[in-house]
Amino acid sequence: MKIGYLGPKGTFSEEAVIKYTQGVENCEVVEFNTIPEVINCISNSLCEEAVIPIENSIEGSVNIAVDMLINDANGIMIKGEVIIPISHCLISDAPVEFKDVHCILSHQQAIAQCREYISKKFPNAEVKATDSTAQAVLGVKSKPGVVAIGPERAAVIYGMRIIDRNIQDVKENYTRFLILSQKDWVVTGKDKTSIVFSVPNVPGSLYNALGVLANKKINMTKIESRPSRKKLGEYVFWVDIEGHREDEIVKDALEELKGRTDFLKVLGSYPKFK
Ligand SMILES: O=C(O)C(=O)Cc1ccccc1
Repeated sequence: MKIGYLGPKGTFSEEAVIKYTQGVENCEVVEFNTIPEVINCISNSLCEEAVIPIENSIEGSVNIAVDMLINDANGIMIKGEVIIPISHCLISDAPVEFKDVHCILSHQQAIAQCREYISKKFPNAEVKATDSTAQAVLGVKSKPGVVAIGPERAAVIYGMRIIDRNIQDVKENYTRFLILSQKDWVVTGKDKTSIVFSVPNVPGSLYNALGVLANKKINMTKIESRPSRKKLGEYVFWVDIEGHREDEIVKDALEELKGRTDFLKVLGSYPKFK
């Protein structure tokens, strides 16, 4: 089985893939350069599964991933989730003093998770976004004064130096990754279901929709709104609930929700990460 992820080797996404595939045989991992390419590897059948970062405890959602799953990813379902701790290092090719650092490279999520550190230690450095943290680590090769923010593992793989460790603004830092496929997962009894929907622009419509869950005592573990991209001030809601879409109570709730929403898409049911 082929599993797509955001490469090159050494990204946090690769760490998530390693955690996900522990004990699973016959997996071949396939690197892609950007998150959209990783998501598209399912629709164009390059891979059977894909692992993408979806939300971080400091920075919140990875908007590109959320928006593609809401708007573009027809035929893609969520079949699992993995959560990993994230510790960022400051990485360079050769020894460097902080005062000589003039450019910082990293993935936009990593930059955001280290925003206070960057502005305190390097108020004048240029900050450049790369497609992944490992790409940033590759980018410091033979570049005096250029540093990357990324995983220790990437520094080790590419033979770079670690200048500082654990530099994220909140030390306890976690990212949740989703496992995508053409099908979601079977009932396990400890499941979650992700849905997205929009409601009519009338008083109480969101309250009405969420009331279905409240009435059936279905616990909600996440709610997020994203722009509908059709009109300013119009939103689509992403809601995670406990239970599997094939559980009787969830099935009934989804049926009822159809009547109280303009648009409803079930992204998949999958076992909760332990
Ligand atoms: O670039 C990476 O290493 C990724 O996998 C994306 C990312 C970046 C920062 C925190 C978590 C995931």
